[in-house]
Amino acid sequence: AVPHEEAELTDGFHLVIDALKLNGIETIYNVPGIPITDLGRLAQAEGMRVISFRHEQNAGNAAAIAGFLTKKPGICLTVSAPGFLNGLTALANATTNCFPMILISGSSEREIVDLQQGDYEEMDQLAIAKPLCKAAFRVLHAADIGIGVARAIRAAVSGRPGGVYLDLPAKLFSQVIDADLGARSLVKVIDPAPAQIPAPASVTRALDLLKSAERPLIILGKGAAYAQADEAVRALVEESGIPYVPMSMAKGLLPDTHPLSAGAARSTALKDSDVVVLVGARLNWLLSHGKGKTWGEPGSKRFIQIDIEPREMDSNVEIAAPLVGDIGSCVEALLDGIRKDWKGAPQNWLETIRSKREANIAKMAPKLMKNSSPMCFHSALGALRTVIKERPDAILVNEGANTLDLARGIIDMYQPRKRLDVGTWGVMGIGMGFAVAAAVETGKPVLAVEGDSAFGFSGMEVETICRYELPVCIVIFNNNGIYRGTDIDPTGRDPGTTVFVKDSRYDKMMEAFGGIGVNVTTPDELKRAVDEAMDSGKPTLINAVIDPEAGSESGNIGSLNPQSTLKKK
Ligand SMILES: Cc1ncc(Cc2csc(CCOP(=O)(O)OP(=O)(O)O)c2C)c(N)n1
Ligand SMILES: [Mg+2]
Repeated sequence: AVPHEEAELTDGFHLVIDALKLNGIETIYNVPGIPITDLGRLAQAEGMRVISFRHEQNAGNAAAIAGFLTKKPGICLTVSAPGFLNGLTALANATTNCFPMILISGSSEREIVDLQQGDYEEMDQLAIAKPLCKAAFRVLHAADIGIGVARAIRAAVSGRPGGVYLDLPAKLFSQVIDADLGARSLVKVIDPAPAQIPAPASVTRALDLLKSAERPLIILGKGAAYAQADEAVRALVEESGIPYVPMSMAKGLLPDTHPLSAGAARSTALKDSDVVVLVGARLNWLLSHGKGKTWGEPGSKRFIQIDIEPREMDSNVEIAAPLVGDIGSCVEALLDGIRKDWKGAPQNWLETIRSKREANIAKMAPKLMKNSSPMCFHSALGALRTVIKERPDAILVNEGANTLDLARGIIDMYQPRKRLDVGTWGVMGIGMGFAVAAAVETGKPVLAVEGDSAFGFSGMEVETICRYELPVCIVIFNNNGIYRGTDIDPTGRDPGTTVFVKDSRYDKMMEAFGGIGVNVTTPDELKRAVDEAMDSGKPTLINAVIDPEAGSESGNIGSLNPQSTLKKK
């Protein structure tokens, strides 16, 4: 054996990098700082893409959506305590939305933290992370890094995907061990997200229920988009002839213009259907918890639910046919049954959906054609609807209230996983992090359609977008405020609580970092500016002036706001 002093050595820094690379992870989204600055530098030197942000929340959101897009855990790397805390909102949001990501944070030494001796950025991060994520691990010894990274990867992507926390104390990085021992300690995770095949009896029960339906409906959730079982999902809809409603991030699994799409007839579809197949869609608030007037007569609905998490069943209402397994396997099993024995599409039900859909589209059409100035949401979105129709492989990032709710119904999507938005929590602030990761992971042009308030949560990342010269076109719907720009302070002392600086010019921000800034006041100008940005691939911010009177408080969900019943004094 080679004498010890000449033996090849490795250390914690290199073992973390080797473990990530061994598992096909090529990108790290981070904010540098003690104790992980050199980890980022060394990872970059070893060929990993290391994207440095201005705030850890945005790096975390980037990692989360990278996980959604690639089915590999996105990696967010932060410093200890405050940096870790800044990453937690993204970690919790990833877990809520079932996006696979790993938040890796440097931390203080256990002996000091556990005696609370006041270390630099001291915090018991593992304990704090645990309730907010799917799994959390800490590694103390360099020889355990391989297993630690493997466990984090498997936890992030197996079963229902989610956020995982990996705690790496500062001293771990500089620990030195024999290189050969280190190499042998690394684990390449075998089959990290194993198929989970539904039980044949469950499939039969679901098929029997579906065959009994007169007005069946399929609801596609973002789980169906994440699964990347696109052909099977399309075949299930087209070969059964059952109409479908896509949830927001499932839009584009089939083109929104598809003859079986019931998106534009959502209310009728939910109210009048009799058997509903949920595919990776949870019966949470976004689907009115499966009850109430949205779903018509109480008890008139029977649900078939496809989900990889058995405990999701009966979360809100009884599930008549639980189909537990991964979405690809479950959809394939249903499809198999349909191909063997299916009565064909429910024609009269389809006619009901089709006529409702056409009527709703016709009602909306004139609003989209207005060439008004200042623009309203509809006229501005009419221009962007055409952009995406002409550029179906562009990725649309979307957040805001009116800017979100109206865009969801007006901008048709044509391909899977092209619409990235606020998801289950309706969280503001995902915009720029999602835009960066969408551009980095796919290389496709990104159109970020932002409310002016929503943009503000992550707006400083325009510098990051310019620094990496990413093909991101940001359109800010500037109505001078949160929801609207008309709020007032009844005392007359301050501006209203939800308004911003009047006639603000976000486009000027972009010029500070070498990007392109454009101010537009009509849909034609907006379309031209976006086309130019998409053709150039240059970081562009378009300040789209929207009538401050336009829109409504909290967009489509104003009813969730509690109202005071007391008379004002
Ligand atoms: C982290 C977080 N903090 C606050 C909020 C509450 C909210 C929901 S929507 C929104 C912004 C609406 O204004 P915007 O200008 O973006 O859109 P528009 O209606 O077109 O004017 C806020 C602040 C949420 N959801 N998440
Ligand atoms: Mg606004």
